[in-house]
Amino acid sequence: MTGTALLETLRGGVVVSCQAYPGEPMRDPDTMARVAMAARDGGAAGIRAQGLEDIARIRASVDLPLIGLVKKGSSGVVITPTLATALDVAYAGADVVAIDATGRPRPDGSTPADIIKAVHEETGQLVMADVSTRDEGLAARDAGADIVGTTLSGYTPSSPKTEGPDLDLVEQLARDLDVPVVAEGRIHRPEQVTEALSRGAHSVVVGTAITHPTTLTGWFVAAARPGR
Ligand SMILES: CC(=O)N[C@H](C=O)[C@@H](O)[C@H](O)[C@H](O)COP(=O)(O)O
Repeated sequence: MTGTALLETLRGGVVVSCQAYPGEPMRDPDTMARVAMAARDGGAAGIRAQGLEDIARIRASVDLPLIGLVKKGSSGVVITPTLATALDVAYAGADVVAIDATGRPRPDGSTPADIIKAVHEETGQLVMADVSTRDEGLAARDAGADIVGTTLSGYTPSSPKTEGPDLDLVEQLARDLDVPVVAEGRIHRPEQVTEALSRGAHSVVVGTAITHPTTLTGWFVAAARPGR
């Protein structure tokens, strides 16, 4: 599929992020592949996945556009932090490589522009720039990003954490950029999907609210035992 065709497939759709965190019971590539298959059966337009093995298993099981990343560490640049990891994500089977494009220093000294160029030239795959502010989104676009996502809003020192998704950022980016803007982060209810699309999002990524049963259970338990 060409990059243009892939973006058309995602347009107006829900991408389901299938991720489990270190030490969790569902942290297993086969389990994540099954979660991705279930999301596909529910009508997902695409899948977002973390980890080279998860990406490879999902690639073999689900014929949908696949956004891949690797997470390293727990502070600073965590999402696909180096040029080498970005290429690994593409070679593992991702159609789109998601990278942190916040402009913070990376462990290998690379910049988002370096990574975007290398992914394009060496693999022909697309790059999704995960940003936290409008300025980062503009810089990512200038660096050649194919997609800009609001993924990191609320998770960097320069972006306060809004209670729900940062739909103001979605709207600003959609207005100011000429590349697809993906709404991602804290989208927990279907009406937030509708609102993100109406404010200009090209597509919407939903993770926790579909694929993280520990968090979901916690929401219901908290409702059953308020104040505890
Ligand atoms: C900030 C960060 O590291 N976000 C990660 C990006 O891949 C994932 O942990 C999120 O689950 C994903 O962005 C989807 O968001 P939500 O789970 O809120 O629907």
